[in-house]
Formats: sequence, C-alpha cells, structure tokens
Amino acid sequence: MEFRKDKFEDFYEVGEEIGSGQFAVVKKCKHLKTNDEFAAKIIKKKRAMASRLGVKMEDIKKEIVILQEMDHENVIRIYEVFENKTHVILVLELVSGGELFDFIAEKERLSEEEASAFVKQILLGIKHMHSKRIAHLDLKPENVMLLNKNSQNIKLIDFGLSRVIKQGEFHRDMIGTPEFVAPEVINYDPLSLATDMWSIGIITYILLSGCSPFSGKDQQQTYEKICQLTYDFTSKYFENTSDLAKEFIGMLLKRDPLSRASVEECLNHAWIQPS
Ligand SMILES: Cc1ccc2c(c1)c1c3c(c(C)cc1n2CCCN)C(=O)NC3=O
Repeated sequence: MEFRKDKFEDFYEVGEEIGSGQFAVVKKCKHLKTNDEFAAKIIKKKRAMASRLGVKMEDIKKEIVILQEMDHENVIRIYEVFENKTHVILVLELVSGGELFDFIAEKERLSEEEASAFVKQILLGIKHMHSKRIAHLDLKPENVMLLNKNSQNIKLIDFGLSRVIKQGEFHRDMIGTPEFVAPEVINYDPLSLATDMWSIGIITYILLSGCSPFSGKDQQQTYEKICQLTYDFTSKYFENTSDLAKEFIGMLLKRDPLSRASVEECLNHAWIQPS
C-alpha cells in the first residue's frame, strides 16, 4: 500500500487542532483547490523498533484498510493518505457537530425518543462494520460525532483499535477505555463483534441517565464492577424510563458475549425508533 509522498501543506491549508491522542493529533484542514474542509489525523510513525513513541506502520495500515472498507453514512469516510519521514496523514470527512459526549453533558439527559434515535444510528453504523466482520472495540460517546449541531445524524470515528474478527476466530487484546470495555476484555478472554454490543449497552445507559453504570473511583474499582456486573436502574434518573428501554440495555449488558443481542436483534427491538 503506497501513500502520497507529496508535501501535505502544498495541497491543504492546515487549520486549528481539534483533537489529540497519544500519538496522533487531529486538525481541521482546507483543500486548496476546492476549499473543501476535512479533518487531518496526523499520526506519528514509530521510528526505531526499540522506541515506544509513535505507531507501527503495520497498525497505521490496519486502521487505513478498515477506513477504506467503510461506505456508510454513519461511518466517517477517508479520502486520501499522505506520508512523510515522520508522520502519516489521514484526510478524513469533517463533522462539525462535536462529540455525542458533549451533547449529553449539555443536555444532562435525553428523552427516550432522542436516545433511541441516536442509538439507532450507532446500530446502523455498527451493522455496516459487523457486516464486514470488523469490530470497532473502542465505542464510547467521544467516538460518536454529531454531523452538525443539534442534528440527530451521527458518524462513528476512530478505528485505531478496530479489528477484523474472522468467522470463529477470536482476538485477545487489552484495549479500549475502562468504563466502556466488556468483561471479556478485562478477563483477557476472546473479543468478538459482541464486544461492541456491550459498549452500546453502556452508551444507552448513559444517554438515558447521564451516569455511567460501572464507573468507579478508579480503574480497578471500575473493572471490579464490570466483572461483577453490578449495575441497576435504581438511580433516580431511571424513574420515568420505560421497561422497554431497560429491557434493551439488559439484553446487551450480559457477561456471556454469545448471549448478548446482535446488532440485528437490537434494530428489531421495539425500543428502537421505527422510521
Ligand atoms: C469538530 C470536531 C471536533 C473534534 C474532533 C473532530 C471534529 C474529529 C473528527 C475526526 C476524528 C478522528 C477526531 C475528531 N475530533 C477529536 C475529538 C474526537 N473524540 C474525524 O475523522 N473527522 C472529524 O471531524
């Protein structure tokens, strides 16, 4: 797989930084010829084998291959890739609505109709990924972006941890964000497409209540709560939540990955907006 070796700045005007991670920053950029705006994810290449800084080219290529396979309105698109001595630059579709995380924070909680509409869009994006045997493995409100302010349209981003899960094959990997990882991640048991379904259960719980079912005072306590599956709907925020919504969450927050609802079963569940 070859990437453009031209100088990125000769074709794009680099704008403000809009995000940053361990070895990558995301900046707005403008295509000089067309004036179209994009998001540039600038990933630092790992220089030497011994170095801990940067991302291995094979992992960068895995993310790019997964992005190039995506073709769905609820999944962010990749347009082109530049590479220089020190970095790889992914030119990605820009969304301007910000993170679902911030949207929830501002609104405190959402109505069940709003929550169900968001969850449906996440399910449609995940259905597309799972249809290609790709698990996201880092689903959380920070990785669900709104197309624009106050729109119900969302796009899934950040496939740095995504994996192709071949039929019957399992991956073991300690990845993801503590609050959103499924028990099998903590127990180093096989990961699968069902690992994403657990995270969708967590996201739904947060959309409806504003609180996170397993978050503890530290990572250790969070992991314990996840493995003991100690969650409930007693929080005052669930007083007016329908049994249908609780049933939907209940069919996802199951310890055994094989007993969790699939993305199709979720889309057919009565709580998901018919439309
Ligand atoms: C308006 C805005 C603000 C922050 C953004 C983005 C867009 C954004 C984007 C992307 C990524 C990987 C991260 C992004 N971030 C960083 C935060 C993501 N959790 C992306 O692929 N397209 C974006 O618009």
